[in-house]
Amino acid sequence: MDEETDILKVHENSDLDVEQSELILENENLEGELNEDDNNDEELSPGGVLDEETIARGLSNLGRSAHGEYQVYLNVTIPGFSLVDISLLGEYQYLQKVEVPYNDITDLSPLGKLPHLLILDASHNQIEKLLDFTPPFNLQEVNFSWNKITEMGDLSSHYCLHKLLLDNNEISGIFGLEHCRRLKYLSMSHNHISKMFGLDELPIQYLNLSNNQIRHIENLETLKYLRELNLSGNNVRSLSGLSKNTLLEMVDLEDNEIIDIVEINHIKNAKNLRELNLLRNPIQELPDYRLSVLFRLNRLVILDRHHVKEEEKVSAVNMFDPPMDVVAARDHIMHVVYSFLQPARIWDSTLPSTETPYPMLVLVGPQGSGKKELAMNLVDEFGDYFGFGVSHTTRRPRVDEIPGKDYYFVSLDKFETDIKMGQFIQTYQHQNNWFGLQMESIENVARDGHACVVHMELEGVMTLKKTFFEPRYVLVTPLNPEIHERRLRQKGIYSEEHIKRTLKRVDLYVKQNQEHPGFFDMMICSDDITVAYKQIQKIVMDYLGISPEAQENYTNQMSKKETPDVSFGNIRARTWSRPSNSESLSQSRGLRLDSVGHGIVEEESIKRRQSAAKDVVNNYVPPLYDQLMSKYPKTAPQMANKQIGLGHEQRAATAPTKKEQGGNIYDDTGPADSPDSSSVESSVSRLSDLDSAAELEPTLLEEEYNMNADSQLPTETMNPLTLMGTSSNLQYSNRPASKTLRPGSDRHHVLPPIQPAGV
Ligand SMILES: Nc1ncnc2c1ncn2[C@@H]1O[C@H](COP(=O)(O)OP(=O)(O)OP(=O)(O)O)[C@@H](O)[C@H]1O
Repeated sequence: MDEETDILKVHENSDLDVEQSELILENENLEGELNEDDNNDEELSPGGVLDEETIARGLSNLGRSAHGEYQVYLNVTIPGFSLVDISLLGEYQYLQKVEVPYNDITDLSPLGKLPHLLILDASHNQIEKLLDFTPPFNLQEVNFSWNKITEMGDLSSHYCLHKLLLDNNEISGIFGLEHCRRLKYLSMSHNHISKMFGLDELPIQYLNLSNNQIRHIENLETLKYLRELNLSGNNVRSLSGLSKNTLLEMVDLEDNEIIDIVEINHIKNAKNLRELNLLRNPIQELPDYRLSVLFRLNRLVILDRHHVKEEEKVSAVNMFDPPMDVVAARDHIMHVVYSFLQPARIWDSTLPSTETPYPMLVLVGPQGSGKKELAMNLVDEFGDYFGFGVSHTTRRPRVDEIPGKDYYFVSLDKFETDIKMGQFIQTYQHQNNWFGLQMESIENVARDGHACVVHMELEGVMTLKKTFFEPRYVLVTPLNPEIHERRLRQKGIYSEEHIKRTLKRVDLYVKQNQEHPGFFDMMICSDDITVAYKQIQKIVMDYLGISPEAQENYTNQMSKKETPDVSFGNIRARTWSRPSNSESLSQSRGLRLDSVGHGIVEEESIKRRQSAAKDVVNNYVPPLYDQLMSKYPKTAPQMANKQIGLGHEQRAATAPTKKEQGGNIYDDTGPADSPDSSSVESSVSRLSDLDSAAELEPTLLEEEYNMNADSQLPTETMNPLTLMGTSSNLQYSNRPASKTLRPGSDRHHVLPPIQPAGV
């Protein structure tokens, strides 16, 4: 057939306009004829030899020839005609896209005559050799899926190839692609490939080798642009071969042999990874599998074909690396709930009422900051005002330590028992030892009418801030690392590792102080303990009104009064957070005080509390806007900007474990229950408020997320609410929190930040 008789009707450019209408007309006639033949398929291409009529039926996409000279059909689609011989196609030299799937073609050599061919679909045929025809000038996309190809051969002449599909063939190795420097898409699923090679340095972005016999992911390091990888249906056990493919966005490893969660770490560097499929791998059997994966790959959007919810990501972080405030929230709620299991009693330390919080001074800082020494000195010097709140610990007593004075040294068992007896207000695990402050320790001091001084680490403060206590927090930390290090070394009891970790923790304190202004009421640099003590001494004396200036002012005031204030000392100590002698303090501190000795800020605070109390009594729920905008009456708010809601799982993660402690029993002497107060039952006074527990209850109800419950560890596995005899649907869970909160109670929602990858 020559060009003039070609049904493509190749026209001279000059005659194009005139003849275009003719061409359309002719085509319409042709279409009409073809439609008539619709029911006579059997007559087309008899014997599998492609004929003109069949071609005519398959032509489409009228357009310019490659050189722009002719108006021609660019595509032909001839599927399912049982074609064997397609020689005739060679005469349609302007074709750019040839689709001949579902035939019986074995020989594609006629296509060598189509120099402009760009796209070829020869899937579902009987082809045994890949691209063994004279390479068209610019062939870009080839689909040879579902053929009988056993070997790939040399494809170096197809250097423009950018998409190659060879699925469902009989290929056992990847060969001949070295020079295909534009290959971006390679799919060779359902073949017999057992080794990954032959892909070095190729710009492949999509690689599908699913359903082969691959055991190791290898030789992919040089695929720098790899974004999607499908290796499902293989025998892969490790992801180590993917650690360098940092641009990966999707990895499908369904139905493989991946068993160990640490394998996930190999793809942690792929910051763009959005989708991962590990269905039908043994790893699915791991407890908390999904959260474990999400913890490691916190940018995933789809895991195992299911969209990842934000709550899951939060739960994952809370489970495996809970932020400090989450740990504190759990610690708090555990102690609250356990305390509710005990008979109610009136605490001396709560007697002054919410208007007059029990005076407490907390010295906060890292180990070796000297806070304990400062606390002890304060108690020695101001014994009329302060008592030392002795914490419990499971660590061994040191030679110079006196049980009951420095700490109550108890065994791990005793510590755990005390937790369950609801005796602690906070606990904290510090470098394998447990520390905790019991209510009774505070009571021992309160009973003598003294203010309580305690020292603790930041984590302890986090919990303490959730209780109803409103201490003053003084950050005591050395700022010179050399001095700090020297001090730690001088103790001669810490390992190198311990010293390093402790020094690093200073940053935590400094950061907390910088990022949460007001978290600490004051900061004291303790590079020089003597100077630090002088500072704290002055602060205390000013507060107590016993500094020389205050004394002088006080004497002046008293000389004008008829009756002196006889209870001067203790009253002030008890109102540590609210100085009682208005005049002396107003003068010493230059503040304007009201008639009962409250400063402006304190007066405002009291007003807010009173108003909140009235609201509660009246069952008034403030509008949402008011709730959001209202300020809680605090001097040192706790991370208010971050807290929104706790994650799902409730795990008594802060509770000590026998494993961690070795279970040694030391001196079990704890503070004896106070005979005068323990017997008094009352519903008035409580360790902390139930409402903060109620707010966190969703956490408690979703126990299924609990970390692989290690049954030997009672405080790890028990749900305090179950012990209370409440069903999972707590009676108070439906109460609106705003109605039940009493003024002064803490409302701390906790939503930890979602960690960037690399956690
Ligand atoms: N109840 C508590 N809650 C939180 N932290 C506490 C508590 N009691 C003590 N700590 C802190 O635990 C840390 C370890 O206590 P330990 O007595 O072993 O410290 P130390 O080596 O004597 O150091 P330092 O001289 O700073 O007290 C200290 O920083 C201490 O203040």
